[in-house]
Amino acid sequence: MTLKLNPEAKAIYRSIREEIKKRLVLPGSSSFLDMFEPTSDREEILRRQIYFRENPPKIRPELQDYLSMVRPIKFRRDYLHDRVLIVEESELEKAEGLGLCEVSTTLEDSEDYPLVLSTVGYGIDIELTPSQIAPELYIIPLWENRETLDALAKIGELIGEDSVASEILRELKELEEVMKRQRLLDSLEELVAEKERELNERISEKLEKFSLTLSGKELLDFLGELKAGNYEAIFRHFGEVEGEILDLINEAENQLSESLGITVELFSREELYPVTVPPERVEMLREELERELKVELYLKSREVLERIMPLLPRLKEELGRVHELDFLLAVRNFAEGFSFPELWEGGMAFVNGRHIFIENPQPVSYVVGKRPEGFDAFGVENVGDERVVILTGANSGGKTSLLELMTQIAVLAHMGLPVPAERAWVEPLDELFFFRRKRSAYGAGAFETALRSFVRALKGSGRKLILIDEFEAITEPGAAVKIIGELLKIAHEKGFYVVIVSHLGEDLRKELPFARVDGIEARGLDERLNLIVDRQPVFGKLGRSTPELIVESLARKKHGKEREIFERVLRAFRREHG
Ligand SMILES: Nc1ncnc2c1ncn2[C@@H]1O[C@H](COP(=O)(O)OP(=O)(O)OP(=O)(O)O)[C@@H](O)[C@H]1O
Repeated sequence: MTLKLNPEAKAIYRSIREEIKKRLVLPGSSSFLDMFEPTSDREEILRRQIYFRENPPKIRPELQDYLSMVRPIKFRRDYLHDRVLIVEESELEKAEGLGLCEVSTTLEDSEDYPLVLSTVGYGIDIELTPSQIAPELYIIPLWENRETLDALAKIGELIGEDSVASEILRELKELEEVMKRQRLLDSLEELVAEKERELNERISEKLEKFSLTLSGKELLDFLGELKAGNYEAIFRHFGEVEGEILDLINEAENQLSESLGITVELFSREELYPVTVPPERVEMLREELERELKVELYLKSREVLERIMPLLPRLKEELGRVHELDFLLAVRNFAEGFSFPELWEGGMAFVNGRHIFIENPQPVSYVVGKRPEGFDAFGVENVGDERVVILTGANSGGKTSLLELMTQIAVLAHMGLPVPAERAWVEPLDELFFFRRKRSAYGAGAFETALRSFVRALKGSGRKLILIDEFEAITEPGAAVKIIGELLKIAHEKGFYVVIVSHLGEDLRKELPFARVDGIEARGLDERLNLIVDRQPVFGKLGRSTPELIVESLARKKHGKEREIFERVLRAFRREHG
């Protein structure tokens, strides 16, 4: 039983959804909004009210920062080209069906693969499950989304519900070592080039020192040895330097070996200065390292996954729950200061309602239908239980805005959400109509269209609230009184609730004794001589339109001859009021 909305009421519903939506921080969360479409079902509204009463207050605003860090974690089935799975003939079909990697019944060609898995005792022993064949498909997405897991853990802390994410993160720590080496592998060329540069620098320093020492007394000794033909001593001398250089090379290689976790022999020993690394050796090193890391990552992933696997269903739940939290937080932000309407029978009323899209609005109280006990506003003594109300008054007084506010409150109430008012009473409706004034539309076409939709709203039965903004603007005043008068009688007979904005209050009042006529009036002029409007309609009182105040404003703004004329007109008003 969804509440029926006409197109303009629907537009307001949409703008409310947009307001909530723009407060969401995660893309997937807006689907929650679909669960709260306006409904006519009293019980359903009450259930939603309970949900919105209980949940949003639990949610702390700090959550937002963590919510925005959450990304979906997607586990994708993928075909891995780095492994071959060797199985028995009987398992072949099942294994191939998994579609995770190459499957074979023989060892043939298996040396082409860094990873050889098997159910029949070759290579690494496994069972025929995705988590054993390709544990990386689970582990890598988790590893890459550690930030999301971190955020989930923090969110868990904030809402007082332990998150499995902390446990998963703890387990993932086991992978740190192999991942670190993986990163080194990715930057192997730079790493080697850097070592090479560093090494050559140190060797050149050494050679420089050597040449310096040689330039002193040693040089004379050296020449002496040369003269005496004592070559052995000379070679010893050079040999010492050579040994020192080799030490430096070994040292550099050991450092690389240590950080890569693999024995490294890179630098050529033929040419000692500058030392160079043959590119094919880097390639070989890369291949070897790749193979080793593949195996290691596989084994570690499998081991860690065994412990993480049982936690994944809860992780999924928590990721879904994050969207609900996001939604609840958005609702909480949106509905700050709102209150839950009472569901009752007799129309709609609210105290100090605040238009959602007007900044700093003047709060307005209003009622159509039965006046609830507790409805407290200036002039209530003039309010009966009128179901048909004619709203009159000053230009730009806020009449349209009041109809919009009523639509907003009605829509929110039927969504089960709190409404922007201090107190509110809303009867669950079957249909809500809002007809805007058609400003630019003149002529028979516009009149016909407007008349048709008004009549469509009046046909049938049920609980209806019909809000109409200035219908007469598109036809002559005389005809308008007849048409509106008759249509409002029908509405009254059918028990519909109607608020209609009209400048024909005086005439309509005579036609429709059952209707209430309210007025929005100007209070006076401000210091800049602009009209001050009191947005609060006065109940049961026709709103004077504002020509007098406009004349006064002009009389005070103008000078000279013009001013004299305005003052004279103003005096005419004053005489009339006498
Ligand atoms: N409660 C309010 N508090 C503050 N500003 C308001 C309020 N209601 C309306 N306004 C502002 O007053 C201006 C006129 O409002 P609105 O268009 O609703 O008046 P109106 O009576 O329908 O005018 P018109 O006679 O031209 O149809 C708008 O700019 C609106 O934002």
